[in-house]
Amino acid sequence: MTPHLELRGVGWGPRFGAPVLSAVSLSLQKGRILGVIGPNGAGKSTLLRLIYRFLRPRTGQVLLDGVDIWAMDARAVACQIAAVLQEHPTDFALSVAEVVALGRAPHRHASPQSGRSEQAIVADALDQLALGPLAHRLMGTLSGGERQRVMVARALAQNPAILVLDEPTNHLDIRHQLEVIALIRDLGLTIVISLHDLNLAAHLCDDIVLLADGRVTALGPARNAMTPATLAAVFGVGVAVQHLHPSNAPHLTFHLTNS
Ligand SMILES: Nc1ncnc2c1ncn2[C@@H]1O[C@H](COP(=O)(O)OP(=O)(O)OP(=O)(O)O)[C@@H](O)[C@H]1O
Repeated sequence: MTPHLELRGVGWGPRFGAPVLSAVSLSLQKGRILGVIGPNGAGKSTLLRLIYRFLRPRTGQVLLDGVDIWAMDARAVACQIAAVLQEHPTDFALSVAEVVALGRAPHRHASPQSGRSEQAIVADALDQLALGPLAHRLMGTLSGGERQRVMVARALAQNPAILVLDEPTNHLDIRHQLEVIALIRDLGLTIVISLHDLNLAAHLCDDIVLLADGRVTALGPARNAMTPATLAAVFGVGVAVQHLHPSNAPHLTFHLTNS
């Protein structure tokens, strides 16, 4: 079966400088959630930028349903892949509803989806993130967490097959983190998500790619890729696994080993 998303020997680096990412190969089937983890500077955001077609690979290919995304029209890719980024240099003078409606831009010349109006799609996305009461507020007046939820709603309005999220819970308080994570899990989309919270990654993701210095160090189902040994080697800390009661769910704890 052709993977939904596939990276074949993908590498990227600035024109004059050392590679930031080298020889990344992985594949993801429809509906799976892939977590991208690794220390600061490991290459996580760069990997995501290659997947949502912001960066063009210097080596290798990114394939969507078997087709190189650089052989596809940018708009066609945007109809299928949406990204929620850490920084959003959004127009602060736009309202929440207007920003969410921007998610519809790639579809503007396409035939209407199953008869749903553009307004209904935007209203659904606002509802999913409980943003109805903020719909007419200007972006510049929102808190960081509220803005983050707007960016998730905009990505949902884009109606993508693949959702790429760069640290989406960064600005969110614990309730909104849990809500956004529950929403992401229930979407049924193919998801690529970078996370610093390793317990959250283990809990949410089906598959994990662990990066270090721009290379894949571990890849596979979360329980195989995220062992105390692989994490300790990459993050340079001691890692222990505790089992929570009464669920017996594994929970990772971390400590410095050089003090
Ligand atoms: N356009 C660029 N030119 C030069 N170096 C770059 C460029 N983009 C990224 N880098 C470098 O590549 C490395 C990986 O960056 P990247 O943002 O992908 O890491 P990350 O794993 O997402 O880090 P963090 O956890 O800190 O967000 C960093 O050392 C960064 O400085």
